[in-house]
Amino acid sequence: MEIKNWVRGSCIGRGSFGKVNLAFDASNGQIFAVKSANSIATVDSLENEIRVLKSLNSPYVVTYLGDDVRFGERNLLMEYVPGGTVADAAAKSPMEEAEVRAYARRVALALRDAHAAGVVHCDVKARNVLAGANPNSAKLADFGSAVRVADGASAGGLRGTPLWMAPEVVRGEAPMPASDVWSLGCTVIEMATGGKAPWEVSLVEIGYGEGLPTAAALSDVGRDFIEKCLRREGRERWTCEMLLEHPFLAVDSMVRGRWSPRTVIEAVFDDDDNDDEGIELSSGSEWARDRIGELVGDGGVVWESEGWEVVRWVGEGDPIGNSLSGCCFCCGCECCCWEEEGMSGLEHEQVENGMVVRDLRVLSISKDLFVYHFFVLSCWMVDHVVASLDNDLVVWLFRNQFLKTVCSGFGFFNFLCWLLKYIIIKSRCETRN
Ligand SMILES: Nc1ncnc2c1ncn2[C@@H]1O[C@H](COP(=O)(O)OP(=O)(O)OP(=O)(O)O)[C@@H](O)[C@H]1O
Repeated sequence: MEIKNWVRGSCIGRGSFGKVNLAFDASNGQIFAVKSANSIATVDSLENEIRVLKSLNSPYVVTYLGDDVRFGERNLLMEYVPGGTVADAAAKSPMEEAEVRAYARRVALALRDAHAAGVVHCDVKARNVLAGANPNSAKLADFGSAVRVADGASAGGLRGTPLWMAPEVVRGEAPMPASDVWSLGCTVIEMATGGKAPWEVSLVEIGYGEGLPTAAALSDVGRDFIEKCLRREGRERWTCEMLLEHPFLAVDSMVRGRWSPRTVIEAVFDDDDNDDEGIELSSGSEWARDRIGELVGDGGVVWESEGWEVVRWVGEGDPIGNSLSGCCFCCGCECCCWEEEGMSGLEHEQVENGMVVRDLRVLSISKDLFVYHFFVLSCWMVDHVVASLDNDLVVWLFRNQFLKTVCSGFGFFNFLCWLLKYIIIKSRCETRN
């Protein structure tokens, strides 16, 4: 749906073209990002980005939401991707190779879709990859330098960021899909080495000599992947389709725990990452179930009802004394002793083939589910409060960092949420007993 009446919020990024702000749709409260340019020099690139993003439809590319001209500024409205740039994440703390692979896979998927639509991105680098709301998601952004393959030689000239440029681009030839593949190789090295471009080859060496970026920090399979990307002749490089089959990208990676929601908004945006068909991340509740299965015995989880799980224990001795000791399973930790407070019980017991089979009832309120409902409720409240205010007041609130204030209050609400959860667990425990 077209966004007509929107309110600009705080600045979330700046680039060579201008600025990116957070914004929200005054009619329904939807949050998005707006990229604005106001000079002749920068508007061209934004116009190009608008044209290209409009034509792309990929879950791995930042989504186009609209464009307009307001107060002398050309604006591109697009999906807000809340996790910051992957370059910043890599610079903050070293990335494990699994994480590098997860992000590289997202970029390869985005490029596959862009190339299939006849678009070459021309500026692939970790600074243009935005991390999504959960650890296994990312979107390719900044299509300001992109060209259409159909434009052929007329699209020549230096485009993109020098150290990430493919040899043919350095020589001023027309960029091709393979040029993005070269930059993808550079981006993988960049991520693996802390958000830097550590290669010391000059552009002249890359364009006209034998110079190649190197990848010391990667495993053998990672180096093999880089070799497939960084071939001097574009036609010898692997395509994105082929790279997606390479073991570096094709093997499932588990990336867990790096990201945690910092704001109500980020938590809400977590929802839109379910489109991922690549690397699977277990949901919190599945993980809790797996843990119960692992800890209690080899029978696994039998069924779940009203926050209680029945798990099957097969073997000898006392399963409560042995395996269940000390964990409530609802938080994934092993430090609390709920069981002493009567949180687990024997549901059913029988002897099969000389082995004792016991179905145990244990509490399993999913933390994620609970926090999720809290987020939904909070957002619903914020939406309704904002919607009930008149427009001038809303503008004033946003200028005064209203969202930041709401979000800093979040820590306190989160605490209340946990308190509530504790009370619920306690009361269930009493009911059970
Ligand atoms: N959709 C978005 N959601 C969240 N943040 C965004 C979004 N788009 C851009 N940003 C932020 O704004 C910054 C600048 O955006 P972008 O890279 O598109 O600008 P640019 O001027 O084209 O960049 P460069 O100078 O590298 O060419 C990004 O690094 C990112 O932090």
